[in-house]
Amino acid sequence: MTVTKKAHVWIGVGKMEKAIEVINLTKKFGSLTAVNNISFQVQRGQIFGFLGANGSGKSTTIRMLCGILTPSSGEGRVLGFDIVREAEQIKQNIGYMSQKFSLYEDLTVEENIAFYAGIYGLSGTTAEKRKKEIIELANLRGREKHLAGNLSGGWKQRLALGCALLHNPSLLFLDEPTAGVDPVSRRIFWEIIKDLAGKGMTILVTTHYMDEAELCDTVGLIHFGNLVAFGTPEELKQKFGQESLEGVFISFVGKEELEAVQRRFRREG
Ligand SMILES: Nc1ncnc2c1ncn2[C@@H]1O[C@H](COP(=O)(O)OP(=O)(O)OP(=O)(O)O)[C@@H](O)[C@H]1O
Repeated sequence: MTVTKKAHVWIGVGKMEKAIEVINLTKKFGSLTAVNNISFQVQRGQIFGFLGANGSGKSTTIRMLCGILTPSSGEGRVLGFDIVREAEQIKQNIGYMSQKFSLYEDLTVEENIAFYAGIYGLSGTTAEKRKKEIIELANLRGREKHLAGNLSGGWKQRLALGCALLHNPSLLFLDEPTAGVDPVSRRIFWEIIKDLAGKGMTILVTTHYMDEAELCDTVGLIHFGNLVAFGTPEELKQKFGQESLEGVFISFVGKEELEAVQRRFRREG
């Protein structure tokens, strides 16, 4: 488990090995602690699977890492930039793809790409070159004139991924990118993800599919705001004595819930 609590010497983007580093990061909403004192690191070029039940604190953590939500306490660096003081630099260097895909259904594939190219400030030959590269990367050739709203789930998913990659980010956040997508499209999607990571892009992906978690280099399990497990899939299986990550996930989450019930009984008894 790589949990660091000491003070750190940060290195700038380009040279840095750690794409994400957070130390004792906490976010409170009133009396609710959504993220509780979590510390972890993700190395550059790695795929980090961020797992947890609904409401466990994944999105809150991601929003802090993207520089759009201020932590209550703790610190973090993304691509060498401070998540509070250098949020603008972070936003320029990351890509984000949400579960809802954020596409314009009444625009065509190429119009969606042109729209996002404009948002990222790309124009002229640069925009045109990136559009072609993205169409290739996302396997969208031949579908340029199709309305996004008429595409099937897998095509939409790859278009959304392509739009999130237009400005060539160093770090990509994927929030449940394969929810509701067929198995073949999921596989194609993961091949693209693996290829991007192989070229040095860091990927943080949330998923409820344990077969996808197995494909990650490192996995973190967040439960009621606490980072309760962190390591490679193999390390976690060994540590929790399970044959699969699904076993780790269920046994851990189940154990926590059981302990909470036991504590309540002890208090009431
Ligand atoms: N802006 C907010 N104000 C108050 N509470 C919030 C806010 N955002 C999130 N929460 C709460 O913080 C907790 C963690 O939520 P979060 O969205 O981070 O979980 P999650 O793991 O991403 O869940 P999901 O998988 O459903 O997206 C939840 O109890 C949620 O209700």
